[in-house]
Amino acid sequence: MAHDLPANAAAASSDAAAAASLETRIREGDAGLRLYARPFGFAPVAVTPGAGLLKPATRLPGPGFRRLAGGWLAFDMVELLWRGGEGRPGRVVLPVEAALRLADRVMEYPGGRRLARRLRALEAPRQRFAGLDLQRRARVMAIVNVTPDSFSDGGDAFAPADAAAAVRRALADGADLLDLGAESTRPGAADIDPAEEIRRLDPALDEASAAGAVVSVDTRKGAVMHHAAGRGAAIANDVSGFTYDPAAAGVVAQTGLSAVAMHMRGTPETMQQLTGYDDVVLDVFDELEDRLVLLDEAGVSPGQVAVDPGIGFSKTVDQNLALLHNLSIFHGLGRPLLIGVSRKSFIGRITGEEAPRARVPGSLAAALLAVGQGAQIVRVHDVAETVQALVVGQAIGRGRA
Ligand SMILES: Nc1nc2c(c(=O)[nH]1)N=C(COP(=O)(O)OP(=O)(O)O)CN2
Ligand SMILES: Nc1ccc(C(=O)O)cc1
Repeated sequence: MAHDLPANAAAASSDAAAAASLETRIREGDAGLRLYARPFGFAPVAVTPGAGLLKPATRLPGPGFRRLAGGWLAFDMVELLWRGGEGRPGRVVLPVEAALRLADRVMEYPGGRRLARRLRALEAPRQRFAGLDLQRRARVMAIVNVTPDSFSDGGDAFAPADAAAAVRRALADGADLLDLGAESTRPGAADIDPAEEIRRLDPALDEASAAGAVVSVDTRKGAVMHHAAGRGAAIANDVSGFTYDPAAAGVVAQTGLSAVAMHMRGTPETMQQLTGYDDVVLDVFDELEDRLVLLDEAGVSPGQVAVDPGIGFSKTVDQNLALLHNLSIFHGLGRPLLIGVSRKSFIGRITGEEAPRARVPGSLAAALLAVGQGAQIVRVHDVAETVQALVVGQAIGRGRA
């Protein structure tokens, strides 16, 4: 388009038309209509520390902003997307206040109530997760791979003494929680026996529990989750989203573990053949929502389930980038959002860096941008580096030391 003004005017009128068409779709009561809301236009929430009995005071960046998940960011815009049911898919960008008014106007229709629920989920303050506050700042989850064959650090912490040292180092480097994994799930990896997983995990579990750390266990197996819960773990992180082992969700409910439901399709052996999506962002969203239903039905407390779109699991490079670009849409699930980008192959593909250990700068960039979209937990190999990057990011957000 040659001139800015006519282009903007045309966009505004097409936005108005799209918003009107969404409203009509909702009023028609189309039961198959699926709705999504991606917040954007982020700016930091200013927090003045409380003194004595005074609670900290928070100030939004300006009028028309809403606080994201009760956390450190506010947003003033939202992209609404819809698909399914009788009509064509669509999308519209609106100020969040206009989206909330639209939802209000159609509240008597089921679609309107679903839209309102989605928008409320963006704002709803997240509970403490495994005891960790997720409202003040992003949390760093340190990866401790007690494996001989993980894609970037296999063997580093495999021997019991090395596993214990890796736990101590991650905590000394400032990790908020530890993710102990005994099975590599890199593309092509084969399944291992739960007894072997448990045997590998124990030294790290014991060291981490003795140190009083918040411990997550990265496993797809209910028996391993059960064992880890008895040895002090607080979180089950399941890359299969509790679909691999039919007993896993029940174990989480019964033990009271918190949970991370990650998105993947198939198994590490098959996942890179399962990258056919209609719309990767919306399909991953729907499939994660199915995992949440599974956990809800098993009796797991909703506030104790974090979601993760699963970067590198049954995704191409472009699909990983689409998910990271649109990451904030996942706040619409109403749960804490965890993201794992550390040293992954998409960084290698973008930069040409073949050695996973040399992908730290790219990993930091991806982690910071995820936190800039409100991700509450970042799962990383390079703890000290990530902590430093986040501390600087936070200070800039505050505008003072
Ligand atoms: N929730 C969650 N869990 C994960 C994720 C992730 O992105 N999110 N990535 C992994 C891959 O990284 P790792 O270094 O553990 O590699 P490995 O599978 O080869 O051990 C393993 N586990
Ligand atoms: N388990 C995994 C390990 C690595 C990757 C990746 O590099 O994309 C994906 C999955």
